[in-house]
Amino acid sequence: MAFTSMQEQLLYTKPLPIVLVLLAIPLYLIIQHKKNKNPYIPTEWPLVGMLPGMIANRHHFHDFAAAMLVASGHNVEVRGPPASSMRFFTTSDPENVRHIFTTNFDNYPKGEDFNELFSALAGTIIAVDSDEWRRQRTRIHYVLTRPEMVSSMEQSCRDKVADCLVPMLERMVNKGTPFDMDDLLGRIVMDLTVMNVFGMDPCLLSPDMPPMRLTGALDTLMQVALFRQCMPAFCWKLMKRLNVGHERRYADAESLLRAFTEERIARRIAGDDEPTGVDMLSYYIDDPEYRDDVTGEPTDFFTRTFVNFMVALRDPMSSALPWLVYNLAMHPRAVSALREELVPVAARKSSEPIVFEPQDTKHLVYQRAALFESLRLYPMSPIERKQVVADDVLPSGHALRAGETVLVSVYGMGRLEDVWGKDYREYRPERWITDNGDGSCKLRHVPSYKFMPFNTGPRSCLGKKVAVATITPVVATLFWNFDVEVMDSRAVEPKLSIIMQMKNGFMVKLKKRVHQI
Ligand code: HEM
Repeated sequence: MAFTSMQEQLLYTKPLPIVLVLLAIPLYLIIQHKKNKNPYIPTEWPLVGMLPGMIANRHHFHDFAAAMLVASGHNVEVRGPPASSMRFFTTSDPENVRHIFTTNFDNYPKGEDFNELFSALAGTIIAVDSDEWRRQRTRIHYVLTRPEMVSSMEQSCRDKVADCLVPMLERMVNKGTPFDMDDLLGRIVMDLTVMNVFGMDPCLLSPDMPPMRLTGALDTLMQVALFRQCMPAFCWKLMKRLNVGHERRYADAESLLRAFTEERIARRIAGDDEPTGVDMLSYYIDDPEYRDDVTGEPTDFFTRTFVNFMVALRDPMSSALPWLVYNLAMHPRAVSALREELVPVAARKSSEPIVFEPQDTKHLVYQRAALFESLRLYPMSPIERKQVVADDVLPSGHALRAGETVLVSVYGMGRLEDVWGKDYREYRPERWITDNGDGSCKLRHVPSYKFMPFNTGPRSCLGKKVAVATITPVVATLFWNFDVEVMDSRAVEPKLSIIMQMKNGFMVKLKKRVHQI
């Protein structure tokens, strides 16, 4: 190989300084690495910050973050490359959480970034703060608490379980081959979402197993939002402009969801659809606020609001339900206790197989304990994100500066030994149950700043009751009538996304139960 004169000059005339520099760099890096005595806290390297440690641990990111927080006393500052938006104060300290989400709520909005990260939902409740958020929240709270809306949602759930879920599960028993339970539950969740939001049944839970394009599109929104959060903003914005890579997938997903939503709205306005019951759309369809002042056409905000409703209902349920079924299937003693609680209800029913309804199960202590315990270990939103408006000092003594980003590891909070005990890794619904002293028992109260899967403070979930009323009858009907055997639990792991979904689903085999009572 021929050297240029410059290279020759460097190599032959100044070898010593070059060798020293070449030696100094790895030496510096080794010293930096050694200085970091705690193996759970990633080393901060020049130029790239803690990014290498983050990337190396991406496959078990939530466990890694939880361990890092424990190792650092529940609070740690994570710094990525200087040009990236990766500079976060991260916490799993319940007192800090209470301060951020409740006591000093106004100082910790979601921030302007949210409208960019979740651009398909820009301006809707998930992405906005202050008065606009309050206005939308009041409205949704009103809709979700109307008795006719509640009863319509419960009716949809009852019908879906009896007419679609049970026949489908029996079919799977007869086939005798393993199938992906995550996929099957994803279908019932999407059917119920579209029924509750638009009053129409997409029939995804049917024997021909139609493609789940809408659910795929919803998943893409959340996966790409995570990607956007980890990249320097100029990078993903350039990709968006060029319509390449993840950004192309995002644009396709957004178009699909918008086209579906626009069609549902247009059909309702034209009187072309026949809603299956009362639905969320019926509370908005005649509101002039959602129409263009001049043309009377539905506004873009109307579309985004209803894409957002699909996200708000579908995403958490598509996470909570499969993890609950998985946890129960892996813990036969919990299944026995769950069935035991159902015996008196089942005794009042004559159908075969027995179908449980929301009214039967939503108040039952063990059914709820099983769900909350699963949400503790697998919270739908494993990380919550807030922005700091004005300088502040947290109860832990850490000072935050205006403009900083705070991340809360909800996943880590569900694994705090101080709160949950030494056996915090175990799935044990009994930890949620306390004795009333008269032979009966009740659900233990854990304040929401310690148990955060439904969020805490003024922005907490508006659909908790609906979630319990929907999930408990599905799970009760499944486990009462069938034995569920997980085929390979080692393949079960969370996917890298903003929401805690399963990466590979979970394969099961079903057996029909007999002589239940
Ligand atoms: C097990 C199921 C569910 C879980 C674990 C859950 C969890 C959550 C969480 C963590 C948030 C806060 C999200 C954030 O701002 O970062 C939230 C907000 C919300 N949830 Fe749920 N959710 C569930 C089901 C539902 C259902 C079924 C509905 C509607 C019927 C619903 C409606 C909402 C709404 C409207 C908000 C926005 C609240 C606000 O920003 O003020 N959720 N939920």
